[in-house]
Parts: sequence; structure tokens; C-alpha cells
Amino acid sequence: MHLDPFSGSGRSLQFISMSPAMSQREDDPILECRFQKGVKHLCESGITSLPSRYILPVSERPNLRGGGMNVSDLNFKLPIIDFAQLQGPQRPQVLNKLSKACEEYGFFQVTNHGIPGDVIQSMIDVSKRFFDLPFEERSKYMSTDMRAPVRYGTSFNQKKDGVFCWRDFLKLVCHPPSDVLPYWPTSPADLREAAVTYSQQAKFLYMKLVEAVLESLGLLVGTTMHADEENADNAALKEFEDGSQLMVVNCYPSCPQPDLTLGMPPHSDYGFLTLLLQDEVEGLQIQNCQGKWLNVEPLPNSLVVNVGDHLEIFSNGRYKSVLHRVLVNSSKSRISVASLHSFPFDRVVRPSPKLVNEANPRRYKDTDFATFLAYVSSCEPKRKNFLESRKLP
Ligand SMILES: O=C(O)CCC(=O)C(=O)O
Ligand SMILES: [Fe+2]
Repeated sequence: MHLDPFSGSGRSLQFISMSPAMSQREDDPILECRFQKGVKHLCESGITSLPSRYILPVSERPNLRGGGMNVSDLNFKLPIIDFAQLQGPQRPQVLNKLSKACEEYGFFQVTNHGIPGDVIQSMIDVSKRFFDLPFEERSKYMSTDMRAPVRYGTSFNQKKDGVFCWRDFLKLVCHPPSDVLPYWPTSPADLREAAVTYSQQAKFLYMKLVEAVLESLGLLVGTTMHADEENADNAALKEFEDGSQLMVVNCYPSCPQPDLTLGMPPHSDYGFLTLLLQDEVEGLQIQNCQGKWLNVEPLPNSLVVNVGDHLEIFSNGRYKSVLHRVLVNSSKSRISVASLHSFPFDRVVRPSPKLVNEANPRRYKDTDFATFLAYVSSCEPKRKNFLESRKLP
């Protein structure tokens, strides 16, 4: 799994015991070297069938017919939160809806979010153009250093994954901007500007959503005449303002045999909230409480938002960080940009004391980034098992 604070790495991977995956690790160093260069590079070499390195064991493949856990429900629609309404007189009703969405699905879509269309379009465009650059240009940013401010790579953890995922990525640490920006790619020439503009807009929206989430959990007083209550609210929000932000640009090229592989395996996100921007190609699925995979149809001009492990812990289990995965397809490539937000790295994450009482005892141990790193180096992470390891008996 990737050891990133959040991204494909910080997120729990599924690799099932016995590692049928591992047995498929390529022994041919030339082929292996090709796979390490990523799926975009592999496609450019003109493959027509899926190399075994990407073929999942039958039970983990998408779209199995005949019932069972992998059948998707085509009629499913994710709850929609109208951000403009959230900021207006309808706020209490919208907060109710938000709270239900976080409890039931761990996911919702945000419309009327206020991020200008051209900012979004530029972010998607420049992402596509980045992945269209020659491999030599993209590969300048390949790094195994989990703390690098910019990292280009493939799969989840390309050093460890037994079966590779059909995904290449560019990870951009966004905070603090003055420290990280000088390391971001210089090509395409407009990448830095487009990405920094989008990341700032995403952060602004994230802060508004954090306010809403805290209010929905009864942790913010909201409108108040009392200066001390207002100060307490501001102090609570300040921590979030100083928090971490990582943008992961995901590229899923069209795939010759999409039924045999995944763009991303089932995982939950490590942070507090993820804001996901996707192009018009579908692929994202979330797992409901019956284990059924549900398609998230891209809704034009909207963003998908999901609860991460830290919010599940912080809310003492009331809001759920839900497993999700990405399917690929044979005709279209897909781009998504996940903006992953959480507390500062050195912060201990624990259930909010106000959500713990006799009737609702503490459900999670304290955790921090160091605990997370120790955990992933001591065992093989899969699905949501890091979060499981933080649960109190
Ligand atoms: O590409 C997507 O739709 C989902 C990406 C994702 O889950 C992630 O980056 O954590
Ligand atoms: Fe994710």
C-alpha cells in the first residue's frame, strides 16, 4: 500500500491473504521494468491484452454476474447537497441531509459549490495534458519518498503491489504552498497556476464543508451573540485551516480487458474529507452496507465528497469512511483529481470528547501518522484494516 498520508497509499488496500497476487509478480526484469513505468507507458507500447501483472484473482474482479457482492445497482443515486442552499435559510434541512448521507453512505455529491467552471476545466485539461507528455518528462517526478512534495507513479504501491492497478498518478502536496510549489512540475507550463488555483478553491470549499460537518455533529455553536462561543468555534476551525492537503491526479487509460482488473482496489481514504473531481467518464463505485457495489454517476458541475478514516474516528463512528473502488473501461480513459484533506500531520486523531459519553463510549484509540506508518510496515494492509486496528474492543 502507499504510505502517503492520504492517497492511494494512505488508503487501505485489499490484498487478500495467501497473496495470489504475489505469485503473479513478474520474474522477467525487462517486463517488470516496463510495468514500473506505468499503464500509460504500457498502452503507448501498443498492448492488446492485459498482462498477467494486472489480472486480479476471480473473486476480486468487477462485474461478476449471477449475484454476489460484485453486482452493481444501476439505479443508485448518491445524495446531493446543494452548497448554495447550505449557505442560506435552508441550512438546517441541508445539514440534516448531509448528516444522513455521512451516516448511510459516507459519500455525497455537492452541487452549486461555487468553484468557477473555468477553474475546474483548467484543472482537468492540464491534468490530461500532463499525462500526454512524453514518459521522460513525466518520469522526472517518479519518487519512492513518501514525503516528497511531488510524486509520479503507478498502481498503489508499485514497490509492493502483487497485482498492479490500472492507474498512473501525480501527487501534489499543497500545504504549505510556499514550501511545496517550487517542486511542482514545470510542464505543462500552466500546470502550477491551474493546480494552485484549483487547490485553493478546493480548500475554501473544504473549510465550509468542515463547518457544516462540525455543526451537523453538534460541535459548533454556529450563529451566536457570545464572543467566547464564537472564539471556541474559531479555534476549532483553525486546526482544520492549518491541516494537510494532498492532490492526487489519477489517470486511468482505456484498458484492453477491463473485466479483469481495477483502476483502484477497494479502499477507504485516510484523511478527514476527500473532494473528488472527475471528468465525464464513470468508474467510481462505493460499497453499501450489504456489500453491494454502487456506481457513482458523474453529475456535471458537481464534486463527490467522502468521509475519510479521520472523520470516522473524530465522529466516534457516527460518520463512516466507506470502501470505494474504480472500474476502468475499454474505450475511454478517465481523469480524476482527489483533494485529500486532514489535520496537521503531527496532530493526534481521536474521537471528539464532546461525542463521547456513557451512552456512547469511545470507540477508537488515539492515532497519528507515525502509528499509521508503523502499522503498514508491520503487516499487509487491506481494505479498511488500519481503521479496524484503531477500534476499541
Ligand atoms: O478516481 C476516482 O473516482 C476515485 C479516486 C480515489 O478513490 C482516490 O483517489 O482516493
Ligand atoms: Fe479514494
